[in-house]
Amino acid sequence: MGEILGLLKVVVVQGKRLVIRDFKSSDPYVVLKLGDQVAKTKVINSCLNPVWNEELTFSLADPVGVLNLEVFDKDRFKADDEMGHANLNLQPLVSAARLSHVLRVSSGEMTLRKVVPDSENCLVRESCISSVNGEVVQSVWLRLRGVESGEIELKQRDTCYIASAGLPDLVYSGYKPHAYSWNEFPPLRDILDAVHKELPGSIFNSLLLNRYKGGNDYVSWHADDEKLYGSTPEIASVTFGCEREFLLKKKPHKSSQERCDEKPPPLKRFKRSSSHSDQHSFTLKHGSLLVMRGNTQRDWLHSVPKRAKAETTRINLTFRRVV
Ligand SMILES: O=C(O)CCC(=O)C(=O)O
Ligand SMILES: [Fe+2]
Repeated sequence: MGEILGLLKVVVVQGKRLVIRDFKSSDPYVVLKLGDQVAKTKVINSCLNPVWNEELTFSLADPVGVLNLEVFDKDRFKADDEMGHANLNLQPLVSAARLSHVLRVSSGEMTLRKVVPDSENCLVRESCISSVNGEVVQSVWLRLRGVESGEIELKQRDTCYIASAGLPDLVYSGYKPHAYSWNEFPPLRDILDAVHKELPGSIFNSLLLNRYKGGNDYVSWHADDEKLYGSTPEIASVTFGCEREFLLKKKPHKSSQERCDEKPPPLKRFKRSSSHSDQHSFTLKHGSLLVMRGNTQRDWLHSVPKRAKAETTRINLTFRRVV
């Protein structure tokens, strides 16, 4: 693989008019392949217009190549049946992202490029590549080949990183987001001031914003233990909108410094809604502030799991200090 350009986050949104492969319907799932990276959605039973809304992540290397998509019907007792395939050339998206970087587009919405359907590609209709507040996004409908009917919609998900001037680049799961300035987002600067007031002595100089459009958007188990946050990172996490469950679990291998009788990490202002000895669950409500500090990132992992009941958008701001 060549130089890693970043992460490609593809949301497999939905399918329409998929073909029948069982008696009256199909149990479709999507497989995406980029080079030797493969990712799959879950199976949706008995549905020809399925909604997956599942995000699949790939690393993007130079040359970027083509994203291959295949739809299958899940069968229990025989091999899965093919329900069509399509591909998407990623080059327009990557060159539009480079263009937006050069133009320093950072706020508002701007169409960078249009890709039109032709005999080579699988586009159902024209697809716009836009910069939406600095994130380059593309939404496409792909016509499935090798079958009589069927279309699949793909999209990208947004994240946003804001940092004070002069800080080193953040590399987040191998991806280097563009750093906006606080001046571009006065309301976020106000929230930062409010957090500083709440936590005297703490100094945050960067912010990662995550938007969860619904219960299918999630953050898997991880620790924010990147070197740039120092040995005992302090993270203040503010939630707006839909409440979601936040889980903490002990890292599998205990660090030598850790004592056996160690208590769960100090989390300010939170009531635990459930706990086993090595896993704890907290409900993060609208307006809540959760603080992780001390050895939390060294010894614990955290996640925001999928939740079918979480129907509305949640915005999470994590203020951090790059040392
Ligand atoms: O959304 C949340 O509550 C947590 C997000 C998170 O863990 C992260 O951005 O590192
Ligand atoms: Fe995190």
